[in-house]
Amino acid sequence: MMRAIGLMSGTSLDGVDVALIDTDGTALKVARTENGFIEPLGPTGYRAYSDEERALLRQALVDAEKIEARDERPGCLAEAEELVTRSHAEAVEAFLAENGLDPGQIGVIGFHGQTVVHRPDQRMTIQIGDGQRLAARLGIPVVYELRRADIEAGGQGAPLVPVFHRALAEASGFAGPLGILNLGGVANVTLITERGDLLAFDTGPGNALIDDWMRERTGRPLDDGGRTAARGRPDGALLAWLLTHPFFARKPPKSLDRNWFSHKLAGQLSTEDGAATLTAFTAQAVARALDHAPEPPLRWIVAGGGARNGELMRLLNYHLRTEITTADAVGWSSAYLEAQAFAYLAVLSLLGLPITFPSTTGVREPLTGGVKALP
Ligand SMILES: Nc1ncnc2c1ncn2[C@@H]1O[C@H](COP(=O)(O)OP(=O)(O)OP(=O)(O)O)[C@@H](O)[C@H]1O
Ligand SMILES: CC(=O)N[C@H]1[C@@H]2OC[C@@H](O2)[C@@H](O)[C@@H]1O[C@H](C)C(=O)O
Repeated sequence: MMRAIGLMSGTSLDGVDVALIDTDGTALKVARTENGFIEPLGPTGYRAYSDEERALLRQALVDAEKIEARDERPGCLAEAEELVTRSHAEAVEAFLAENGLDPGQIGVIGFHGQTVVHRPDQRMTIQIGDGQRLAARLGIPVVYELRRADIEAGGQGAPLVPVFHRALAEASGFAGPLGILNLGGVANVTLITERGDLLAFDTGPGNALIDDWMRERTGRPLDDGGRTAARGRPDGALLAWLLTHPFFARKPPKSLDRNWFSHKLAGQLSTEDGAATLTAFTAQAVARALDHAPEPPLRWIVAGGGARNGELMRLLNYHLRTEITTADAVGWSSAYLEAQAFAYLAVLSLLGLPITFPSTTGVREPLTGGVKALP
């Protein structure tokens, strides 16, 4: 068994998620509760970005549009990369102190970094953050650049979490057909068939459009509980038009960059109707995943911050036409699932085991990935 920490800073730009797990690289070490679900995998932590830090990261996404080669850092990107490395180091230092852990007790850190560019057609994906400096500051080996080998070999470079979803489903004793939905800034699904085969892809926007809309209209960072959307009425014509985007009909594998869809599409609508339209768009884009499902899932598990948006969950319940539960309700962690996944992926990487597959990223054969930095 190895003890690993995973670090995720997702497309919502809210902060750094930290999670600790124990794994041998195939099975997860789990304990069971009385009702048969698994106990939490390990402690978790969070380091929020301040408003200024978030503004710098937002600007980094804009400046990154100019990048033509992966090592370029135009505009504020060098400063943003420094922020990403430092904030992750602070997150781990606080986490170790809170949990009474020493760096020597941690075998590896899986470091996602912050995605600023994701262009599978150009075989380029960039997650800023300096893994070597992080390893040196913390005194712990770090595995980073986990998307790079896949995208350079012709895969989508995303999603990477399906192999962890499958390990969690196995640890929980859940049989397929099962759907696991992550509602982050972008939404992605993992479909597990009865035989245990995986199919995974991004479904479209997650919370990003709703967040951007709320920020522009109200100055608030999100639609808490989906209450604004619940007060509005979706614009049917706009919704129908949004769903004609060719991305939804495209066969998987497929992945998205955060900025491929824009909240500005809701244009002239009232705050409530715009939120309702973008929330309905997100839910119906997820439901289009059923068009590609080899077996329609009998059960859906929903993770990511969007699981806390009651209106989005209500619409998903309707459109997915079957039982949906939050990850928290089955003993998984809605908020820290991705951080846990990156801990797991780092261990797979150290062992040289595959992290991506033809059915998850479209890479030609199962492939390991990640770059290892020693302290
Ligand atoms: N109480 C809430 N009500 C509505 N939405 C919420 C609530 N709490 C969190 N969210 C949504 O969840 C988002 C954060 O989700 P999460 O942390 O899963 O995203 P991420 O990890 O950054 O994204 P990704 O999975 O795309 O990398 C917030 O930006 C917000 O939109
Ligand atoms: C390029 C990139 O950072 N993609 C993220 C993003 O956020 C959700 C979705 O789009 C997913 O494809 C991916 O993250 C998760 C962790 C993944 O790779 O599985």
